[in-house]
Amino acid sequence: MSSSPYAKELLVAQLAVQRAALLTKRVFHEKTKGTVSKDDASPVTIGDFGAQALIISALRANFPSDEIVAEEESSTLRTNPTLRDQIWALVRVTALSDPSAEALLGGAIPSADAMLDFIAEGNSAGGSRGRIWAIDPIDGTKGFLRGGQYAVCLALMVDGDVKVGVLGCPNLPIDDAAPLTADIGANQTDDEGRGVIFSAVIDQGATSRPLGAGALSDQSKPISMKPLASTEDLAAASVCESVEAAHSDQSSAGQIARKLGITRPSVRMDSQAKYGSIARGAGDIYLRLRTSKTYQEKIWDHAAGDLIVREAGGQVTDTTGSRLDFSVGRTLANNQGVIAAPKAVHGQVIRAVQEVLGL
Ligand SMILES: Nc1ncnc2c1ncn2[C@@H]1O[C@H](COP(=O)(O)O)[C@@H](OP(=O)(O)O)[C@H]1O
Ligand SMILES: [Mg+2]
Repeated sequence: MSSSPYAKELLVAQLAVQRAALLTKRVFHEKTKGTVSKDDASPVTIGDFGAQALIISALRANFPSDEIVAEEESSTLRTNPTLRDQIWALVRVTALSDPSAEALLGGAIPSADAMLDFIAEGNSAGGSRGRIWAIDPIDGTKGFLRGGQYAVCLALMVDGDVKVGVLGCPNLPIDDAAPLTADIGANQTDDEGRGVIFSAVIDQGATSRPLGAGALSDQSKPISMKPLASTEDLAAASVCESVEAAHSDQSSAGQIARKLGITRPSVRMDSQAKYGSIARGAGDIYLRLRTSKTYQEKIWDHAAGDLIVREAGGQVTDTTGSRLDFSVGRTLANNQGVIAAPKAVHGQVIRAVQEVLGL
């Protein structure tokens, strides 16, 4: 194993994401996805719970004293044995095909109860001290249910700074040069040509590799954002936005794009697949403009993507131009919205954002 800083964390994170994605892909191809509604009325599926259990068991096997902030909680499962058993049926049969990689992740979870205990361990309050992992087992659950894009997301923060970020995007093209689209094709039933892992380690750049590659083979390739520099470059840019109108103000985003001279319609894509897409230069700018003064973005929805874009030559801030602050708990309580763009034009984008939003 390489002795670069965070080499072990990166390897474990990539393998954990790869294994969890095997589970989510099985659920993705099923008609019924064991969907239940959470307290905030957002959907969660057996795929979300199963992927979270597998990732936490891998982290516990390797970094037992690290804290974990994960999106899902286990309480509903403790009173719903049918749902628990559906998840367990998936978790117990999901393993990496490479036995040494599977062993590195600690192997199989021993029982359904142990699985619930792992899910429950993602309850850290987060904060500015020590090593904290952030997990979104299925980011873009609505996209996952719609047959669109989604991502399995894992990041390590140390003293509030993201040091390692990994995004597994089962429905994005493997090819970094493929055209930007959120569409995965009608009636697509196999994974031919799709499935990519984006990774970054602080000060070591960003990479992509096929999600289905042999677990320990190294097919990682460096990725970088498109080097937009001029106003003309900016006018030809592709903007990524959420699919969900409730998650990001589409009308203001349209005004911002027009101010920058951008004529192409935005590509609407669920999940942190947007961060991966701009980091590999398929798209250029990610705009997320808040729709409510009370909603606080969650750290697991941004930590991995923030580092991957910055390591690929981008800048990520909120609409005031401040860097995202992962040190204040489970949410980005100090930030409003997200603006990601190549470094050289990020300032110009922020000026347009502020003019439109009247900041
Ligand atoms: N009102 C809101 N504003 C912004 N983001 C929201 C939101 N309500 C939910 N979200 C978050 O948006 C994420 C999806 O991102 P996107 O809109 O880019 O696809 C959801 O993640 P989950 O799907 O993991 O729940 C959820 O955390
Ligand atoms: Mg999410």
